[in-house]
Amino acid sequence: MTDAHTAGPFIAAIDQGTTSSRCIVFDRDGRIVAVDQKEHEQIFPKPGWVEHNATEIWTNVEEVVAGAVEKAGITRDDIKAIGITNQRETTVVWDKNTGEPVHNAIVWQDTRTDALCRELGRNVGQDRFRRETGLPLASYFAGPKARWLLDNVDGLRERAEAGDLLFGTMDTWVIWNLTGGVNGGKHVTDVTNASRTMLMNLHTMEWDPRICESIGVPMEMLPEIRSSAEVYGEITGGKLGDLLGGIPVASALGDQQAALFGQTCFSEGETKSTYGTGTFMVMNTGDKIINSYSGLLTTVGYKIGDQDTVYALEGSIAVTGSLVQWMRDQMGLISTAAEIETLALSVEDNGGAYFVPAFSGLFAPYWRSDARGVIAGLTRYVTKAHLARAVLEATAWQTREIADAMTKDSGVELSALKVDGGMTSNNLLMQTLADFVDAPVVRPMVAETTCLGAAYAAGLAVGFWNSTDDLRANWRRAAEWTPRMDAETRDREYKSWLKAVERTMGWLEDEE
Ligand SMILES: Nc1ncnc2c1ncn2[C@@H]1O[C@H](COP(=O)(O)OP(=O)(O)O)[C@@H](O)[C@H]1O
Ligand SMILES: O=P(O)(O)OC[C@H](O)CO
Repeated sequence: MTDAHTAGPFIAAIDQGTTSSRCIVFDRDGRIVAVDQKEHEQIFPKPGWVEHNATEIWTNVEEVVAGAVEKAGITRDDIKAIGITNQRETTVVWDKNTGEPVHNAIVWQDTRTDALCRELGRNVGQDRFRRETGLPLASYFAGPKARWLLDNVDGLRERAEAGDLLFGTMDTWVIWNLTGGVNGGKHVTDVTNASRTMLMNLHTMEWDPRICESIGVPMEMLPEIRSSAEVYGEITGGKLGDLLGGIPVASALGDQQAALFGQTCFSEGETKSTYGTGTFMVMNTGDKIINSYSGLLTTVGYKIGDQDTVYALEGSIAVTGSLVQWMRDQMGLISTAAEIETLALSVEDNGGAYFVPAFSGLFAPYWRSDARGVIAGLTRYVTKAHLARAVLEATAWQTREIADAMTKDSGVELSALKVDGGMTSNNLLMQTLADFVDAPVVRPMVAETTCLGAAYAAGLAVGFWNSTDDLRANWRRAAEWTPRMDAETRDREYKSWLKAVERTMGWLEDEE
């Protein structure tokens, strides 16, 4: 409920994440007024495949928006705009006449396009994709996922070429449904999400016809690329139309870019790292498109209305929080995610075990789709508590590798790491991070920076906030962890970690 400290008006933001969808209502100081959240099913049809039901996701989005507004005790007149942030790369194709998805959404973690990416590498060459899109050829990105659907679902290519199908990442799917769906829904995406399709040219910020042709995705099905902060349309029709009709839908940012914005990393060199299902470190590189030679992605940070595009370097780690989920759901070694900390704290160290969770191959800085997960250093001494330590250390070592790559590519030494996301409630992990990265780790008061970033962008689009200076004033430190580990231990442990990483590679043969 609202109180004197959280007087309206408000901005709402939807975070359509990998594990759940949530809606948060924020006040002018960037404080949370109300939250509603709902998990959706994770579908694993085959090893390496991960799908979501896009219809279930849309129903959940409707429910959490209605739920957050009800919990806040406010009405449509109190909300000046709604913003969207989303899991990136996850790909959905739907029929524009019925609004029905033609297949489950293919999730960013899914590796089914490995062989297709290798073939594209042989036929077109890695370099061209890197140069034009900023991305290495990997199953992570959306364009090859769309091509897989067109090749594998009966009759799809003909329907796409006839203009009956729409492609989208989750921002596009949510905005289309929010703004009317089959009755005139807006088919748009923003530059940050478009930059993860492998179909957008990073230099022109438009779909690249030659790349689209090489990957085999008809341009008829692609959404219009817009900025990250502008009014795309209004909430119209459906369940939310009755409750919130007319509210401007005014921002869209991929969740990692939204977190960069929510952490107020507005200056060149400022960096954040978000610890959710996966972990993503993003550095603002201003107006510079920095080519990475160390395995990072060159991507779009954000674009506010007609202002210049802000670019970014990103280190993407596929498996961090999802390894904790795996320990809970597949192994049954813990019953809640938070329990991993208690279990890990029951021992002094990892007992010699190193866990490299290459479940979707290895992302940055390696980009090796032939890698698979390994637990190295096992002896009979190792207990489930040591494994819990190794699980948390895996997140911290992967961050260290990305931090090293960032410094190499940008020349900027990491003076402190701004963190956020579900895993940052784990104090042991945060201390381990500070130790392994050898820099202070800082968590802001609002750890929901993803939603906050989307709210900030929507608020800027409708004049709720005037400038990024207003937003900076809202950032407040909640906690800080400083490095305590001696350099010798850190270096020795890092060496062991890197040896374990080597053992994951080459597990899949070329034809697999
Ligand atoms: N205390 C904790 N310790 C370690 N991991 C945690 C803890 N709490 C949540 N997690 C992990 O964080 C992830 C959820 O974080 P969240 O930011 O909500 O993710 P997403 O946005 O990717 O859905 C889950 O993968 C969960 O396993
Ligand atoms: O939903 P999250 O927070 O795991 O984020 C997923 C990323 O956007 C994938 O690129």
